[in-house]
Amino acid sequence: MNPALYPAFGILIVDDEPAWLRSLSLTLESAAGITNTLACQDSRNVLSLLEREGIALVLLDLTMPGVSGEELLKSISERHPSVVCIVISGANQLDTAVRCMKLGAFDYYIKTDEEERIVGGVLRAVRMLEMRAENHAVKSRLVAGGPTNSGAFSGIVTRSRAMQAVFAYVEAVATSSQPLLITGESGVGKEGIVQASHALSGLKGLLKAVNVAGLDDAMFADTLFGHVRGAYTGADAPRRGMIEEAAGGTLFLDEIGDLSVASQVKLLRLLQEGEYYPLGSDQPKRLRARVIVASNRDLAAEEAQGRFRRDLYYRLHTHHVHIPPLRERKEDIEPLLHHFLAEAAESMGKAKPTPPRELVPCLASYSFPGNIRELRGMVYNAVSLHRGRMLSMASFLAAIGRSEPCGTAFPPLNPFAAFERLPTFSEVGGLLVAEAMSRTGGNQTMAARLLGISQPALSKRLKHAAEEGP
Ligand SMILES: Nc1ncnc2c1ncn2[C@@H]1O[C@H](COP(=O)(O)OP(=O)(O)OP(=O)(O)O)[C@@H](O)[C@H]1O
Repeated sequence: MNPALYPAFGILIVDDEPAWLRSLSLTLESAAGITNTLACQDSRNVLSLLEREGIALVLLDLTMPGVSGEELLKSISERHPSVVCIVISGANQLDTAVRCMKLGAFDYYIKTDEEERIVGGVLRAVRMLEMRAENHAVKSRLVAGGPTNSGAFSGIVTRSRAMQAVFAYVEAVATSSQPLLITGESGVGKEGIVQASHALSGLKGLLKAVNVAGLDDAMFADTLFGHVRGAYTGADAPRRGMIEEAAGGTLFLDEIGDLSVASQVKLLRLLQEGEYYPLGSDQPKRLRARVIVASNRDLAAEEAQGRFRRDLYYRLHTHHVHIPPLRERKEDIEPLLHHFLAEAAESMGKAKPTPPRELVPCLASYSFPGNIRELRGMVYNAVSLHRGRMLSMASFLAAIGRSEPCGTAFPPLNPFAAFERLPTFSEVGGLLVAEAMSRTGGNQTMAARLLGISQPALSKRLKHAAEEGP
């Protein structure tokens, strides 16, 4: 695909009038940024062009010498059922329109219709085709079990399958012209996903980020749209808005859930119409950046309570990825701990300390409301206080509100002393395994470590217990 052309697939315009071919391609380019068009004046060539050119949409005249538009509609729906056809005809006849729709036309316009209507219809078909391609890509990547270009995610440390699915989805929709919505609690790593998505988009422009929380409506408009000189008192010099700064790249709007309702209207209009006016200007500019938005709020709940506009919510929801909190992917605690230990030690010019054996299970019993940012903070704090080789548990225990290491403290008395009948080894083993699995949220590697046995040994025990039943 040539990233300079939009959309990614070709649009074939078929008409025997060269003037109409020229004017329609110019209109599509100036009004909707559609540049991937191919003109065909001789309808006899249409089927062979469809075999070769990666065309997904045909804009078709009806009355043409050679093969008529109706005949072509029939052949296209038989031989290329995935190609979408829109009829743009000189004939304003209801029965012709009905016949075309029955032959599989996606839409029907009269050449004298307002330009805006025709362009709107073409854009609707383009979006439908993009979504179809993206759904297909998402399905095949999910079936394959992960992203194909894992290099883009190399800065994101994870062992989680849920995160692999997130990567596969983000990769599948990375070249979409539709916005991407990223949700997830504060500190889960949404920014890393934004960077990966930008890298995968193939866009040559910059990634520009704007945190919209705390921007009032006027500041939001000024930051995004920019202004011309003299647009308001104090606007002594023109300002390029962030949309223009991000042209040919990605515009990332963070904390979208905090946007005022007035700014939500402006954002919706920008996404729907693909154009905007710098303050004080009556010359519209085109949105030429991919838009990514993120929120750590539950946008569905915000929408249900009337704080987030429903139309914007649905517009943003086309491509949505949710990053799970750290407590739902405890398998990431250990690699993240090591990652941050190395990072912190290097930044402080120290040797990487060795974490005590009980640290990971101990952290796994904590809910991490601040997610990965909180873990990172804990590790940096511990490394800054650290002397010697083995890392101390003290600062971690203080951070998670415990007075003693979890999983290692024994009661002062033998807990079995009060038992009338001593349980068997196998009974105690079963209870210990169940407790370890529950404390580690079912993570076998961490549970095995807590119990001081190997993961295969634990797995064998679990299998055995499952075969024996309750
Ligand atoms: N999987 C990960 N691997 C390595 N570092 C990570 C990972 N996830 C998050 N981080 C680090 O954790 C910190 C918080 O991440 P980030 O700023 O992306 O969170 P966020 O989800 O955008 O939070 P907020 O909603 O508060 O903006 C950053 O320093 C980031 O580099």
